[in-house]
Amino acid sequence: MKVRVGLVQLRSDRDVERNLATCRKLAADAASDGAGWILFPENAPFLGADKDKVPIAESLDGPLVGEFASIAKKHGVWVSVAGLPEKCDADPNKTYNTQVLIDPQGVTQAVYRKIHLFDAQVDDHIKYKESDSVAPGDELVTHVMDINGVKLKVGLSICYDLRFPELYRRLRAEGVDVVTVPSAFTLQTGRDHWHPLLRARAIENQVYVLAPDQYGLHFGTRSSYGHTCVYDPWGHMQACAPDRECVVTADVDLGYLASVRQRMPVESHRRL
Ligand SMILES: O=C(O)CNC(=O)[C@H](CS)NC(=O)CCC(=O)C(=O)O
Repeated sequence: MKVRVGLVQLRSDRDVERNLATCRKLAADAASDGAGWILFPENAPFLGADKDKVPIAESLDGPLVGEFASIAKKHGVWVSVAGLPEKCDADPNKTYNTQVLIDPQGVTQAVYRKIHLFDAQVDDHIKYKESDSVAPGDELVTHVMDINGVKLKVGLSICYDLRFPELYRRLRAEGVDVVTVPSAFTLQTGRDHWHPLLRARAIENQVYVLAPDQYGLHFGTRSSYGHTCVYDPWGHMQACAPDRECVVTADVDLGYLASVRQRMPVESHRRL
């Protein structure tokens, strides 16, 4: 009852063709390492100023999702990718920050729109205001994946969502085994917050946490923290990427997950 996952770490920029070429190359590496599910970080196909995403926004049957669907089909794997600039019909000046989960036939099986938007001043000079150009989603999304015969229930989240434990509580209450946190976590916040937040979500909910991240300097002043990693349901860090574009693999072990929950059934001990 094990599933191998491959998490891709990228240093994406505004050059969509270059980013996609790197995605294709690292997906091939992940597939040859035996991954049945390849997870790309937030903003894999395009990382620029949020407002620059508005003109390239697409609907979910557009060419960008098509590129990731062809990666899924080529290797016969599940693929997830986030930060896709999805057209927002209600407001032409905004996009959704969307994660799609694509099956090995290239069919989109789940769509999650980032709920919590990153409006924050991360140091004296650098300020983000995602809500200027992104519309928030409002739906919790889970999906039962069948990965080579193993059924895995996943809950989707993106980046800044990680700071809102109530989201993961609700996903856990819906019975998820695994949560995804594809990110472009800033260097300034990441060095103090990334690991403790991921690890806490894993421990308190007894789930696998899969967190593919961007790393390094993208342009101007924007740097991402990297440390793409996997935490198991005990809170042990199973894998963590060095500072380069690469793939890390890990095994999601449903037998181990069940034993952690059986020995300490925190979900059934909740009183509030
Ligand atoms: O900018 C884009 O193109 C897409 N959006 C992102 O990369 C988002 C919003 S700027 N980044 C985060 O949520 C970082 C959160 C973070 O770093 C923290 O919570 O500390």
